[in-house]
This record gives sequence, structure tokens and C-alpha cells, in this order.
Amino acid sequence: MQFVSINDVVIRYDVAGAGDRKPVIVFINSLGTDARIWDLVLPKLSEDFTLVSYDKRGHGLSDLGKPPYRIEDHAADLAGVIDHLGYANVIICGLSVGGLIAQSLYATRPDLVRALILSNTAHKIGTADMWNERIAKVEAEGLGPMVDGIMGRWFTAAHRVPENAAYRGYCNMLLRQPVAGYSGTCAAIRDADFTEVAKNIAVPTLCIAGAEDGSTPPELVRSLADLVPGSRYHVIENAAHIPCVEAPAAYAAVIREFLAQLPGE
Ligand SMILES: O=C(O)CCC(=O)CC(=O)O
Repeated sequence: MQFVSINDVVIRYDVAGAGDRKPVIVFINSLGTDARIWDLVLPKLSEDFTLVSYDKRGHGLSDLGKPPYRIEDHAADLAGVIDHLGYANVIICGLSVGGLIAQSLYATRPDLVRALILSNTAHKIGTADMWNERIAKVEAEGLGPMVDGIMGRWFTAAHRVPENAAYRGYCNMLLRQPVAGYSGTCAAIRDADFTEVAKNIAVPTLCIAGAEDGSTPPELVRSLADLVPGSRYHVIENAAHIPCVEAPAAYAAVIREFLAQLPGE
């Protein structure tokens, strides 16, 4: 576990895997989670790639900064982590809001991006009314009353059983995120529209959907894939919004297959 201060915001990150000589993949977590959502996927890629994961601001052990945020704030943090590590031309894998951050990084620092994996995300997620309602609710009541609804979008019914300790652990993960980090990131999602950016992406791009995703359903992810020239689209079965947790083997396999076909650097 390592820390770096980017523009006075402390960001927690990890570097794992094969080391500098291999291609680098940077993973961006979703709303209400931290970098541990990648824990089951990283070991499946670690022999062949250098793997960077981090807690975006307002989540995990990273600083809160000054919410509400813009997606560009999150993307500047990500650029800061990559610059700090001395990498360029990396593969960016972002889940949900992480996919918005990935598109923003591509728009602002294309020099850092070799390929994009846009997972369970879109060019635009939800409506301003939906996000304003969610922000008002979480700021008034905290995350507790929202857990069941959120989990119903994140995980399939088969996963959401009390006997599943992992399911209960992910409820804990959500509940332990700072409310201001959660609501601040909701504001960033509300204000983000990457439609024009998506149409102009010129690096290899894979769009991943979860068959039962209640947050960014397959048809929404498909609409992103339709915008990105030459992109690939893949649906992971038996998974919802966070397939890296529910279907890590399938998730790692589709990433591997995509990266095997990348042109050489
Ligand atoms: O997961 C995200 O990063 C944002 C999408 C969302 O609304 C997640 C949820 O359903 O709570």
C-alpha cells in the first residue's frame, strides 16, 4: 500500500504484477467502492501485466479533497498517479464512474492512454434529477437506507444472500465510504457527458457490460460501444454492475483476450 499527494489530495495506490517491463493496466473503482473490488481479478493478470489500482478521492483511504467534484478532478488525480509512477501509454480500465474518469483522462491526457477498457459505464449515466435526488437523500440520511437498493443494482440475486460473507463485506465497503465522497462523486457523474469524447476515441477500446447490471444496463453500455469507433463490446453473464467481483475469471479472460490483440507499442 502506497500513498502520494496529488495537488494536495492524498491518493492511496498499489502497484502489483509483473513489473516495469510489462504493459501497465491502471484500474479505477466505481462509486461507493474502493480499489479492493479488483482483488479477485488482479492475480489472474499479474504474470503478464504491471497492475496499478487506487482509491479515487473521497473513497477508501484517499483524501476527501473538496467535494463536490468534477470528473476532471478525478481524472487529474489519475494523471497524477500515472505521472508519479513515471508511466505513459498505459491501458486504463475504469468501472462505471471509473469509465467516465477514463474517458476524461483520454480527453485531457491522451499521451497517457494506449487503450481503454470501459466497464459497466457509458458516455452519460443517469439524469440530473436522478442524481440530485440521490445526493439529497444520502446527505440527509447517510448511505444506510440506500444499501439494499444499491446492492440490488450491483449484484445478482444469487450473490445477494445473507449466507454469502462476500456480499455482506461489500455492504460494509459501501457503508464505510465517506458520505461527502459519495455525494461529491454523484455530482461529478451528474455533470458528465462524454458523448463527443466517445465519438472521437482513437485508441483500441473494449466496452464490458454485466448481463444483469441495474446501474448501467447492457443496452446503455452498448450505446457507448456504438459511439466509439471500432470498439468491442462484451457482455459478462451471471454478473451485474460489478462483474470483477462476481465473475472475476470471465472478467480477466475478456481483458486478456482484448489485450492480446493490441498492436505493439
Ligand atoms: O457505480 C457507479 O460508479 C455509478 C453508477 C451507479 O449509479 C451505481 C449505483 O447503482 O449505485
